[in-house]
Amino acid sequence: MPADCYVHPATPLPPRGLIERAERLSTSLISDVFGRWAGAPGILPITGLAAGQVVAGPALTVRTRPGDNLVVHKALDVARPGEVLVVAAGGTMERATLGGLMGQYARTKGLAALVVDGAVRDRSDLEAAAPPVFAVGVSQLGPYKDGPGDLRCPVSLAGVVIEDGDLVVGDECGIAVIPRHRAEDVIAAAEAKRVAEEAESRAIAEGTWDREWIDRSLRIHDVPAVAAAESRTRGDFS
Ligand SMILES: O=C([O-])CC(=O)C(=O)O
Ligand SMILES: [Mg+2]
Repeated sequence: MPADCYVHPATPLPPRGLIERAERLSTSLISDVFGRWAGAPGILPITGLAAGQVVAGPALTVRTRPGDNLVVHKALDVARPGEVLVVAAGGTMERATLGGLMGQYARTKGLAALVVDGAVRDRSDLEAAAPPVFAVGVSQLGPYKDGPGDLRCPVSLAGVVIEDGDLVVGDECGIAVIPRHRAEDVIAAAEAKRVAEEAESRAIAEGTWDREWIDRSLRIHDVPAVAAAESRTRGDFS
């Protein structure tokens, strides 16, 4: 008997200019201006990401039964160019959720990146022919193809809620997620932080980087040398 797959309505694609601005940022900058909270911890680049590359695109969300990828195949069929496939697979590492053939197909569909909160397989095939892949790890065990699962529904990856059409940004440090309606504001704030960090970098190079805020934030207690020696004898430090 066929399995259920609820397909929610697609959201309009964001303007290309917004994506290009996101691609000039980094996941660290985005999470910094988003309460240091925009990331999905533990989901890291596995294949296909060039050094320094940043990918971005609206999420095509998928919720699949862990260890099964029938609805992930369906998602590839309905994918629009520029989208980032985001698969909530329950964090399972027992079976890969996708592999080299699906990755190759994803590239022909123009997907910007593939994100899985679980495992992938066929590592060198993905490296050779797929968009950048972000996942928790690798497993050679293949997925079942029985369903069920849903498309373009809200999902949760590593505790982060992602809605279809939210902006997903991926780089060497993992992925950041910006709610669709806040994308413009968050990108503008991250751009401003990049300018501020560039100024800090120049100050480091010139030896003028402000360090005073550190002592303002700490109450320093100097430990006298004799007390330090006694506490070491007592074994307070190893
Ligand atoms: O069996 C699957 O669906 C996953 C896979 O290995 C591939 O895409 O090459
Ligand atoms: Mg395969």
